[in-house]
Amino acid sequence: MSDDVHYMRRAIALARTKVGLTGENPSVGCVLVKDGQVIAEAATGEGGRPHAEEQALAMAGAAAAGSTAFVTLEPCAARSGGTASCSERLVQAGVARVVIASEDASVFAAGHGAKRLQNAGIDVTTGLLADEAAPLYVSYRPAK
Ligand SMILES: Nc1c(N[C@@H]2O[C@H](COP(=O)(O)O)[C@@H](O)[C@H]2O)[nH]c(=O)[nH]c1=O
Repeated sequence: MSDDVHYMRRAIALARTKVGLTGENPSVGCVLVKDGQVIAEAATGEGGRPHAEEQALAMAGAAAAGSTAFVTLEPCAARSGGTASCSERLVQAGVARVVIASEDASVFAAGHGAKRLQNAGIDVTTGLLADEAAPLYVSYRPAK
């Protein structure tokens, strides 16, 4: 098993713990890895907030710089409450690489999250274990 697959499976397992508990928001898992170590990890909070990435980045603090983020869903590009999106937070934190399982068709993401990361020079891979992540999102109805 490649390291990428290993860490994405861990992110999927985290997200699974919150399926059905996050309201209209999807349950997302985020694992931050640096130098072969998991430095922080989180799943979306109950009720749908805080988002997985914002929790993991807060836990990692300055250590997030240069890390790889494994996320089960494309990081959001905007927040319904107007606070900083997860893609902005990942850029701000200096994350070097983001590996995504599933795309998010929501109006709050829809490719714009991945694009923002790429525009900031972050190495982005989408679709890793998308088939294993898909069951997390069978009941999720992306905002239009
Ligand atoms: N739960 C979740 C995401 N959820 C996505 O972010 C959108 C805006 O969420 P909100 O501002 O909370 O209403 C929501 O409609 C959904 O598309 N995104 C993420 O990066 N990470 C997360 O953990």
